[in-house]
Amino acid sequence: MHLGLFLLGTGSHVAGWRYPGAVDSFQDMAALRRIAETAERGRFDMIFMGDNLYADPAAHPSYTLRLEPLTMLSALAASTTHIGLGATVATTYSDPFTVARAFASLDHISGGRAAWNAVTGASPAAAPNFGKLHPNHAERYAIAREFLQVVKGLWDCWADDAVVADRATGLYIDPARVRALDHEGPHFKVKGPVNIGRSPQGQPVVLQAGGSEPGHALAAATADVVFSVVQDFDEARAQYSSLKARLPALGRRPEDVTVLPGVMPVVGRTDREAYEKLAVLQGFVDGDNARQLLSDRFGVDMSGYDLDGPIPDIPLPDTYHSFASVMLNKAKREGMTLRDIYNLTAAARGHWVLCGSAERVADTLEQWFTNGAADGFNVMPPWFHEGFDDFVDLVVPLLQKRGLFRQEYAGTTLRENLGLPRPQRG
Ligand SMILES: Cc1cc2nc3c(=O)[nH]c(=O)nc-3n(C[C@H](O)[C@H](O)[C@H](O)COP(=O)(O)O)c2cc1C
Repeated sequence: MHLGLFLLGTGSHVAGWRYPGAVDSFQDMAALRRIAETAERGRFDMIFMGDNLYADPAAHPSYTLRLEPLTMLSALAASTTHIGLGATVATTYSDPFTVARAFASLDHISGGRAAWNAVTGASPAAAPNFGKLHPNHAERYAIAREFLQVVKGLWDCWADDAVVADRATGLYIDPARVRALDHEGPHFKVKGPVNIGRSPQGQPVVLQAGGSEPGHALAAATADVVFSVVQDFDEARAQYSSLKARLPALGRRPEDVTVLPGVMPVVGRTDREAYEKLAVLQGFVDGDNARQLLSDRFGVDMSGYDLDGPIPDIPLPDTYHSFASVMLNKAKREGMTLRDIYNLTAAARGHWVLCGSAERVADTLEQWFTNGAADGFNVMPPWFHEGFDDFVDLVVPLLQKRGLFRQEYAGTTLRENLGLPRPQRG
């Protein structure tokens, strides 16, 4: 089983920072270092830090104020030794040459632990910060596809042994082992090569989290790790097998892509203790912040809807397909009201909430893992530090005792720990 930590400094729960003693800033480097140490002590595969490119003071606090992920992870690279370091950079608002250099650098800095979450960037709020118009969903994915092709091409410009550094002959670089890219496509024209040699992992790990059809297609073609949004076992298993089934036609094996559904675990020593913790968190949720989250996830203004009425008919938005379709399907299946769905969204922003004793949480993760619904999980602690310490100190030892999770890191690079091959230079 593989475990990633989805890091939001104030916790994944919208009101996690209000929990007594919780970390209340996503800009507190001492707290972030402590979280990274805990994740490494728990033998997690990876820490993942998302990003957005605008500030909305009404949104989740860790979405509103956060450090630039690559800068932050470069600092964490120095205080950790084994854990993978994943960051989001949106393909709609960056350029491939810059992204190729940034992640190749992080891979060198960390000794082979870098991962790039290649998202399209769903929110139009980013566009004015770049003097651009927000492309529509299909166009965003067309850009993303070409962007990934260019970045991977740039990572392959240098052979592993291109730097000869022969003191006797004075030959530093063997020009035969470096090539330009000479890419010309509808969205990008990039000559290359980059001025950074092939990185320890050959190519940094590519993460993806799109939930739409073009998102799944892109992930199947290019991702090493997929973060999925799920609400129940059957749905998770269907998503998992549909993604894996796409791979052979693309020349890939099922084990070449690691699927990690997101889960917010609320862990206690007993079920009762866990539910008490969740009740404390939910007690902080008010209609306004929940409606705001729903409006963001559903891509329409939800402020006028009756909270105790049935879920209105909402078309799939141009922003996120993943969260909207998973939440709306669950609501329909279970006859939920808007109030039910907003309570769920406030808790984990649309992700699965798993509340119970450490035994119950470990049992459920084991059941999903052994029955074809997941290769592991993207763990989203509701708050730090206690909300994460509980998982690492109470759940991880159970998974280890059952032989489901590593006792020690097997390799030094993220690819080795994920069991993924080092890409051949194309
Ligand atoms: C675990 C997870 C993490 C994500 N992180 C980010 C992020 O950091 N920044 C972002 O803009 N989108 C993020 N997303 C959103 C998606 O990657 C994707 O862009 C969005 O869902 C819209 O694409 P879709 O319509 O294919 O779902 C994340 C999604 C998931 C499930």
